[in-house]
Amino acid sequence: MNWIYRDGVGQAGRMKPEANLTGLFVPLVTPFTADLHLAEDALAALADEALSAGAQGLVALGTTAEAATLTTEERQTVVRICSAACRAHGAPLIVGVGTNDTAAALTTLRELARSGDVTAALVPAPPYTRPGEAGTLAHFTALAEHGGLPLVVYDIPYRTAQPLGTRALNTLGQLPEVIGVKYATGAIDAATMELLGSSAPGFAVLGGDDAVISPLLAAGAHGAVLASANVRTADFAELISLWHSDAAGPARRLGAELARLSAALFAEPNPTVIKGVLHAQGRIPSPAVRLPLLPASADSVRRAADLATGSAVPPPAAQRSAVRRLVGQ
Ligand SMILES: O=C(O)C1=N[C@H](C(=O)O)C[C@H](O)C1
Repeated sequence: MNWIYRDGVGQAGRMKPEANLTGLFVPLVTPFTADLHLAEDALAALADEALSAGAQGLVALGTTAEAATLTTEERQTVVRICSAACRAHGAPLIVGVGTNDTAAALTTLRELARSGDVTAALVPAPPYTRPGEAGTLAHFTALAEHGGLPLVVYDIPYRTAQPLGTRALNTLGQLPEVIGVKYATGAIDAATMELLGSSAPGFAVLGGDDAVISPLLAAGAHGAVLASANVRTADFAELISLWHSDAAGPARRLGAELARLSAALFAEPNPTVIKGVLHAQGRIPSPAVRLPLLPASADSVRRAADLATGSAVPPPAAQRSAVRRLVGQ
């Protein structure tokens, strides 16, 4: 990765990594066999399929990967498989590092940095502890200064119980090692617009709330990390490129269709429905998840699977009626 000096902002003498955090990043599920062992071949296939279908990069060990219930050895295996796929495609790899223990997070970051294969770590505000904004800023500052890896801050207060205001996010964005935020506050509101209008150069805003990704891209987000993109990867990549090329009409139509898919995929705790759909499509050996997650109901999987096969961009109504006339319906 190249490192560049930043103009005017940031600490003197420290540099900001030039990582291209635009486009779609797919946080892969971790496929299991029916008896809950890691299905390594299926994971390798998913990684290759996502990158071949137009994803810019991968996220390993996200929430969607059930990282919390993987052993240390399994986590290393997942990172190794995802690294190999990213290396083969020349794509960036982001790895989730989620803990409320700053020292433990530092150890993990340094190990990942040593591998040389990881572009950045995706780090949530420390979950559960609720250290307040000042403690959270101190946590990220320690990780940025001593972890040895570029960081993407994961702002997801409904999981961590630790909100971050726009000023705190922008303060983090000034740190040379912080290259972006995965923004998943559950809303697009005045704070979102302030962030999109004020973030530092070299600091990417990546949407992480699947059902509202289309309006967030319309408002200027650089890209997205979307569990839903385990399914219909190419269409989510297309949605981002439509908004980035100002093709608002087709982007709105595709966005509305994919929002229905995301709502169906999140009808039960993530990633249970996604795994059900991938299994129904024959892409993973079982829909199995580890406790405390329970497999999704057959109804939820069926509803989402129906939407998962939808066509990419539905034609506008006028074109649809012209087509119907042509085929005599
Ligand atoms: O694992 C991820 O990365 C994501 N997880 C979110 C969640 O489960 O809350 C959803 C988002 O699409 C990406």
